[in-house]
Amino acid sequence: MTQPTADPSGAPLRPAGDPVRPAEAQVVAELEETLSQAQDTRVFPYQAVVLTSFGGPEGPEEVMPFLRRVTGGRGIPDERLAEVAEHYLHFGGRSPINDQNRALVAALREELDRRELAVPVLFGNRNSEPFLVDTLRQAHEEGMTRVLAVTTSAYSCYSSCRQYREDIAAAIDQLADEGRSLAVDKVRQFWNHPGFSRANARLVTESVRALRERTGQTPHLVFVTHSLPVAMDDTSGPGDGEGNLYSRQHHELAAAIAAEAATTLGVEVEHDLTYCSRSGPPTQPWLEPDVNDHLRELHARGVRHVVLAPIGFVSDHMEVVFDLDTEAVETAQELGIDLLRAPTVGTDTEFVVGLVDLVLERAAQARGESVPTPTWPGDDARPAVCLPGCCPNLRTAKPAACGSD
Ligand SMILES: CC1=C(CCC(=O)O)c2cc3nc(cc4[nH]c(cc5[nH]c(cc1n2)c(C)c5CCC(=O)O)c(CCC(=O)O)c4C)C(CCC(=O)O)=C3C
Ligand SMILES: [Fe+2]
Repeated sequence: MTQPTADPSGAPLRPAGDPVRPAEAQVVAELEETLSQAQDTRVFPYQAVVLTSFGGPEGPEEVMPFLRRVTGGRGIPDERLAEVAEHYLHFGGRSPINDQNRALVAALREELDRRELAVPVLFGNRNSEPFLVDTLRQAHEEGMTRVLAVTTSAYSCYSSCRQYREDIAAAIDQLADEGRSLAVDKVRQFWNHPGFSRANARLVTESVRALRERTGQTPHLVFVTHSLPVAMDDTSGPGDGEGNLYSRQHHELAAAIAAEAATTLGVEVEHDLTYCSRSGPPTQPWLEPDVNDHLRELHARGVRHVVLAPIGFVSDHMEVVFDLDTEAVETAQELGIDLLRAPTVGTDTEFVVGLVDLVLERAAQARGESVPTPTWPGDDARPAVCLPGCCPNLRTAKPAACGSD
């Protein structure tokens, strides 16, 4: 907004020492303010993006308090807790999850900057510092009243969706008790947003290609996600009687990625969906097969080359580095299976670009605009405002944010 101070003839527009009159400066300032707001209308009505994640311990002394917080009142046997504590202590009591989320915050910042979107990116966890409630309190202190949560879980079920919404509601309610009023929306579950699903397809295809090039054999593709109590999978979805949305989403994405890898590489690729990280009492049925059992079964069928594709997870947190890279890798070694674990999306550019697209999509919806909701595979874009009763809490009904119930 610099003004010429002289015309080509050399005659001064203003007397020296009086470069901009105060009234003019005021107009310029207002124009600049309008311009910067014009940019931010793309994320209007949100004043911040809040990366909302599970959390994890960052030192041995944090392990048990973290585990108690996570399992509070949910009937996980002490034996299982002690076992999970061992997994964390095996890595010095530090989960990689917070570092990875901080890297994702930085990557989101970079992508927002690239698009000249000045909206701040905050970070809050459900089960460890920085706690979501503290992040939101700080946001409110800075004058914010409406923010958008981007969660680090992609699929539909109580653990990956409603439980996040319950914890967001609990944080909002606690702040309301402190006299602070703040609204939180969230982006839709993104299992089939192309930023997530296409990035996974590319990463898995590249892993199949790499193992083929190394061994001359086409590997068997074993997809893996977090197991759930069967009852939680049965009730996952909008409550229209269909259920099993969690496992159906995984089956659909696994099949689409396997087909894509086969087409790209011009070979037949066999695939299965398996589960890891089962907890809960042994009497309670959980989704199966367990990834380790399935590797044994594949070995018995003569399979010797496997790409393990962790499509259920967004980054290399404890489930990935322990349950897959430690346990499943050991199982494969014992069996003599050559196993390559495909990367998680992490801070992959296609994924990060997709998350920013989701932010803009949600903001446009909040403004009442009708916007495209890209999906791959299929066309079932999950609603960003969850439907009444979807993915229910089977223990205790609790208030949940970001839904119409
Ligand atoms: C679907 C799903 C995701 C993926 C979606 C998402 O990302 O949210 C996920 C992620 C995660 N789960 C995590 C940790 C834990 N999950 C537990 C327990 C449970 N998870 C469940 C489901 C899921 N979990 C369920 C049905 C239970 C049992 C019942 C209950 O207690 O609700 C327990 C208790 C001990 C145990 O039994 O394992 C722990 C410690 C961490 C942090 C990792 C780190 O520290 O790096 C992450 C990212
Ligand atoms: Fe979990």
